[in-house]
Amino acid sequence: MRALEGAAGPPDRLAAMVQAKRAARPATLQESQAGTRPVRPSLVAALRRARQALQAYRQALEAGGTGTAVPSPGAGLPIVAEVKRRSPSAGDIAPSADAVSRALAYQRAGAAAVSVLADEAFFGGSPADVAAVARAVAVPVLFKDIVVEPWQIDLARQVGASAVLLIVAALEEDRLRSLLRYARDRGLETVVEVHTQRELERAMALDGVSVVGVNNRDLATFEVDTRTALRLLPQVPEGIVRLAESGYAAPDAVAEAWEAGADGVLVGEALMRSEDPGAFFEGALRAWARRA
Ligand SMILES: O=C(O)c1ccccc1NCC(=O)[C@H](O)[C@H](O)COP(=O)(O)O
Repeated sequence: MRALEGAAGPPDRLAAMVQAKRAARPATLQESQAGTRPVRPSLVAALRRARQALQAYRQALEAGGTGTAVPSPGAGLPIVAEVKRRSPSAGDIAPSADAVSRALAYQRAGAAAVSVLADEAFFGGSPADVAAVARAVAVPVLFKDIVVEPWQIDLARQVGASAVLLIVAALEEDRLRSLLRYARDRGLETVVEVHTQRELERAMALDGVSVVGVNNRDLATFEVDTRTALRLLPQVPEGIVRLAESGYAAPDAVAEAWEAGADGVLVGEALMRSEDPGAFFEGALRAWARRA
């Protein structure tokens, strides 16, 4: 496992973050922030619906539509839009952004789901951000953190998230398996994130994986290459939701990932830097229409 090997060479950025997470004391929420969402909408179902609608839109175009008018596919776009104020790779992105107004703007623009950073130290987010967003939006919310301990999953549940991220590179085999089971037993969906062929094989050897995220960002070095998702996503078996993550700076690249079979594309920095997420989404849909 790359993050924990500590081999000689350039510093492994993820390993340092994993160590910090393991050392962190369990976070607790104020009473008023917990138990905020009676029904958790399913991330899996939302992405499947959005992907089917996108496909139906393509078929309508191929059956004679002109592609000049771009109607909404009607079930949200297969985009998971992320609230992220800063990141270890980019530094400050939108440090004073209000999480709820961003998430509402994403929902209005047609995102099928939103992802919210729960980590304060590296990303400027918080569990309270996730709770506030989950109270405000109707779409599924992904609790975005480097999850290494069960208490983080309890926290994700408390704040009303639908799903948590499990990064294969950050977790030894037994811990990955047990966290996956822990989340499932508590009614939370998981996004199992991989970056390499070997990590994909590790993910596929697990029981109960419903969403695989292919991260284009190498979390050890922070290098980004969107060809990673194009290469790995087609290897994810049918029946598992395929999410392409990171580095989608332009709408065309989102359409390219959809074309490669992505059921969803996770976009953070580009949307946080944009005044108008709707324009980005519409651009992705237009690019998709041009590929018909
Ligand atoms: O974004 C980082 O610098 C980062 C560093 C270390 C661990 C995780 C990191 N990012 C988490 C993500 O998965 C991205 O926030 C997400 O995929 C969106 O990426 P982007 O559209 O490139 O902001």
